[in-house]
Amino acid sequence: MSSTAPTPDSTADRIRRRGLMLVLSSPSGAGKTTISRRLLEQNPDVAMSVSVTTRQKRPGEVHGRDYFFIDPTEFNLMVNRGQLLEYAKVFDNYYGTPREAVEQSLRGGHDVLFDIDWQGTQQLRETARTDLVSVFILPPSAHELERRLTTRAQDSAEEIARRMAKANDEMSHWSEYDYVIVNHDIDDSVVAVQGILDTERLKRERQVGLSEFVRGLQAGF
Ligand SMILES: Nc1ncnc2c1ncn2[C@@H]1O[C@H](COP(=O)(O)OP(=O)(O)OP(=O)(O)O)[C@@H](O)[C@H]1O
Ligand SMILES: Nc1nc2c(ncn2[C@@H]2O[C@H](COP(=O)(O)O)[C@@H](O)[C@H]2O)c(=O)[nH]1
Repeated sequence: MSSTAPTPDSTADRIRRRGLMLVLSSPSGAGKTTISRRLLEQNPDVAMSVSVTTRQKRPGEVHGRDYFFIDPTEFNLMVNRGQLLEYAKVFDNYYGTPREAVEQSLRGGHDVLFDIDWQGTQQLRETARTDLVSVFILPPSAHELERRLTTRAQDSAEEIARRMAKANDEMSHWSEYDYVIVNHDIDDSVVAVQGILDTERLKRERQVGLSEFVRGLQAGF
């Protein structure tokens, strides 16, 4: 075989596919960010939706990588201009998904990963149901959730107490999601989410190039 011949999984051979929106939600501290980072490492073709937020930057967070940190005036402007695909108030701060980056990735056939709460997921479900794949991450126990929030060491004791108090409220939305994972072991959870992504990519309605491919295939018989 010559070195320029397309291999079975080369871009030229791949069936054209519509990008999907993979949403991870959980109570704060259950592991969404950790799972997301691992998924992005394993799937360089997946785009992470970087939200805008009015909350203060945590130590180690980077503007443009973890969030776009903006002030409430700027946030309101984005809402009024229709620049957010969804937005919500979470723990007294505002968070939202910039529309343009997501739409551009989907148009390019890329999947987009979201780390957003149940309110945002409900809004995406209303506007983009067929593109949406939603996963709820549960902690193994309340004690373990508190331990994870504490060992993350990025929030004050008061903030951790506030997040623990809101955990039940967030978790009450678990049954609205397509998939639910209990995050005992991080490796197992990443394998589970990867499995969901791989399976959802194969859904017939997402493989928009299938008819064309099958026509070509049949022509060869
Ligand atoms: N399966 C796991 N076992 C042990 N520790 C874990 C596991 N998953 C995540 N962690 C740890 O728990 C802490 C919280 O995880 P992470 O920041 O990913 O949560 P999160 O759901 O994104 O929280 P938030 O909603 O506040 O952003 C981190 O220190 C992370 O390393
Ligand atoms: N509806 C949205 N929720 C979002 C968005 N970005 C993040 N979040 C959620 O907020 C909480 C708190 O996040 P933290 O970084 O302050 O710990 C968490 O549940 C996130 O999933 C968004 O754009 N929209």
